[in-house]
Amino acid sequence: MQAQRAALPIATGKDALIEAIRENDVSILVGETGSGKTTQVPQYLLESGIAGKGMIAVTQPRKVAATSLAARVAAEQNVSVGSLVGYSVRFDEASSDETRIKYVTDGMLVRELLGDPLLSRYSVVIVDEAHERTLRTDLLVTNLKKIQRKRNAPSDAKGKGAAAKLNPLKVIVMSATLDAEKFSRFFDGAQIMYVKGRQHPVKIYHTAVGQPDYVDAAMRTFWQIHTDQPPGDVLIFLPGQEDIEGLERSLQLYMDRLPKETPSIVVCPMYAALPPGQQAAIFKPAPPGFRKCILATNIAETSITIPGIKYVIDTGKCKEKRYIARDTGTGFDTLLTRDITKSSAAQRAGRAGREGPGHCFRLYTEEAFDAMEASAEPEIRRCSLTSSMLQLRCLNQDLEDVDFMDKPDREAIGAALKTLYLLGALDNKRNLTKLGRDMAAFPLEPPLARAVVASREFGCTLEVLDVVAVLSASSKLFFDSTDEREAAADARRKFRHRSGDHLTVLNVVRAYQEIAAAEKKSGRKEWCRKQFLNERCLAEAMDIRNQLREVCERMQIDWKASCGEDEQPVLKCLVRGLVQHAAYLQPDGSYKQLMGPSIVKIHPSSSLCDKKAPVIIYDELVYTTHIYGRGVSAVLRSYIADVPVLNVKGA
Ligand SMILES: Nc1ncnc2c1ncn2[C@@H]1O[C@H](COP(=O)(O)OP(=O)(O)OP(=O)(O)O)[C@@H](O)[C@H]1O
Repeated sequence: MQAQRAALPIATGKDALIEAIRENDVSILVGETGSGKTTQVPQYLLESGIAGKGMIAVTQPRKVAATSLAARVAAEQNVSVGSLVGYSVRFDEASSDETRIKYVTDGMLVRELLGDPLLSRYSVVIVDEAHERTLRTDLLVTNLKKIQRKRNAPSDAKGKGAAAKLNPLKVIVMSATLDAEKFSRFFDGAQIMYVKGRQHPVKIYHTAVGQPDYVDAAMRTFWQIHTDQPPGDVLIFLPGQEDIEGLERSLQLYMDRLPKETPSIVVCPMYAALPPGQQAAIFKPAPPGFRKCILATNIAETSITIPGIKYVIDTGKCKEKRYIARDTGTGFDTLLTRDITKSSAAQRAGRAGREGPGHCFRLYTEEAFDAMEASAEPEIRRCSLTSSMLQLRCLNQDLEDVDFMDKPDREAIGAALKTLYLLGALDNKRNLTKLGRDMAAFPLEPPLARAVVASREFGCTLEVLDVVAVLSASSKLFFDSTDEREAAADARRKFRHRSGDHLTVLNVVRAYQEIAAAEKKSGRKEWCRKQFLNERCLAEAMDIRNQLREVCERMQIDWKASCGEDEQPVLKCLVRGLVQHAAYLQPDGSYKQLMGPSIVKIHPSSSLCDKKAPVIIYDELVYTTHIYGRGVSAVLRSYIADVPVLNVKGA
């Protein structure tokens, strides 16, 4: 491993790099994918003593990158994860007092800012994969600039504040495909450094004509590789979960028809909603004689090294989160399939040349590549700003005044303000309320955080945490079994609560807990399988719930407070959070949004789908042939009227 480290392109310029970082407060580092930036730079800083006694944070846009990089760098340092090298991602952390290098998601570091606005535990923050321009990265970058003004000012200018006692903070911005000039301008002309060369070549092929059916084209390309090319695993980039599941089924079907002498394949899906344990499967080597075929979204596009990958098939498509603002001041996030950018294409190809020469098959023409945009529009210009706005208000900052690299949209700001006002997090002068501060303490989306905070008033924190934990898990609770639809529906009926989906979830959690108390792990699994429940979702939810209970304890909210058999208070709490997602029954059987112009139908997956409740709340809207509300409960009109901002007496 040490020889491998020394052979990385970045190792050649190590001394010059360390010197430049030592001399500059901000450094911008651009180097080919696989040149060694993410794994090596933090170790160089540690070994050279630049970090002093402080910690080195390395941010990643995605959880899987943060955890897998920590594992790799811990191995290179010959320590266990959580000691010298650790990580911190939402709902999971491995670090200790010994930790000096910490791989974190950008969102986690933003969260740390709330409790420690000067990031006093860190002496270096490395913003990695900065080209992705996630909302959290942008929030972080603007705050890092602010922190540096305080911590790095000459000592006579620092005054006597908290910053005076702290060492200067170093910031390093890194990526393979970065608009380096833009970052440099933002950081007042920061120095840009380039790492030359790549370790292994990747040969790129384009198709002669466009491939509208990219899933089919990916399958044909895969079989060609499998039958004609030497051993080596294959990584296929697809836009989303449905395409991944579709291709997985087709591959299995073909495999069954292959002649016996054809080597076998193992197919591993990889998308964000897959539980972490299952995601980790992609890093396991295939059994001897097998070829591994990973079907991934852009979650596997940056930072990670998947051992064994020699071939990449790139469909050229991705899903992008986009916020659709409405004139009414409300809006919603939606996922749209679109062409990738040149920057993504380079990152995807880069996954093939990590351990040796690789090949990247692009299922689009060279002209289509030339026509792609250089990089994606920053998230701050296209995503909901509610959660960020709340965090900024906690830091006494306002979205409109903050020095961002790109300014957010006025409409999106308006919608975020309106949501936070309706949740009671801001008052009508935009001041942060006590409620808002309490909400920000929970690592949850503001509507769910609002429900948890409300549970203090209604004495049902135990139950609300159970429901919120399942809603925050990364995978779905119920399996949609197409083969055994009837049996699945029968099983689900047992848990059904007449008020709808939220209390149905509560019934499931209660039943699962009884089983968990009586059975070993294998028994729980078997029980879940029989009930068509996703055990991974429940196990993850229990973990999340325990962490939320800890936050409650810190905030002196009694998480043991229970409403017992009368669960209506749980719905009252959910109404406080989902007030913007309320709709009233119309004479024609459809629902009209309380605070929006849309006509909404109840999603077919809901237990209320064939009922006619006068008032409903829902978790989210889904757009297919209609606008559907998913995760629906029937509530009383009075619960909505009691929401303080809607109730003049209570306002
Ligand atoms: N988990 C791992 N297993 C095996 N080799 C690894 C692993 N992680 C990193 N490597 C090796 O270290 C090299 C450098 O990885 P590193 O992530 O530091 O590169 P990078 O320059 O940050 O690339 P990128 O821009 O793609 O994130 C890889 O190309 C690979 O050879």
